[in-house]
Amino acid sequence: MLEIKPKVFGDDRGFFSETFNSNKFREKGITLDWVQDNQSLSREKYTLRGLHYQEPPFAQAKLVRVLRGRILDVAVDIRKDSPTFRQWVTLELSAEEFNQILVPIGFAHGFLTLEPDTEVLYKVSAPYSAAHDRSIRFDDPDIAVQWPLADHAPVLSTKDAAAPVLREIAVPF
Ligand SMILES: Cc1cn([C@H]2C[C@H](O)[C@@H](COP(=O)(O)OP(=O)(O)O[C@H]3O[C@@H](C)C(=O)[C@@H](O)[C@H]3O)O2)c(=O)[nH]c1=O
Repeated sequence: MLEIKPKVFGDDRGFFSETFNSNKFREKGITLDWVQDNQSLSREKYTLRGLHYQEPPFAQAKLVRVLRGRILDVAVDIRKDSPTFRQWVTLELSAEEFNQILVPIGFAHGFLTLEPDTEVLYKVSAPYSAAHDRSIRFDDPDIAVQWPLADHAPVLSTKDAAAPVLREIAVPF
């Protein structure tokens, strides 16, 4: 997991920012081939998308940012031989901060919207494949992500509401 904060040049007109520059990634030794851009709008605060990953050969790294609103972004290590297997990290991303998160292959990804009308834009390093697309329950007790839901029930897709827990899955990483 890596946080990226591009420079933002403000002036009387507004701002300018290079939101993606492949050379900067190459300089850091990150050679990912971004093949698809995805954008989603979540109307309600407490919309929760996740925890998602795609199985190889369509496993995806993701470079995620927020165009409008604010999210708590979560990456869970699901590489079974990793010393940090099942551990997770969170990062708040917002349109205001211009910050981005790089979620590597081998991690399940999800986010909770912290404001209504939140739009998220992200690059992925492999194309979408419905046949390889997987969900893990957001409230899997073995992972125990501390979602800041207070007492709210999250808005979930039908697929995410029916997702299995990690223990029931033969993870492919
Ligand atoms: C992800 C995706 C979905 N779709 C379609 C399938 C479905 O009909 C509709 C909505 O898909 P979903 O319900 O899976 O959308 P969503 O729940 O927003 O899924 C996304 O969640 C975040 C957390 C991620 O990490 C992403 O990789 C992706 O899994 O869009 C595509 O055509 N291409 C895509 O790349």
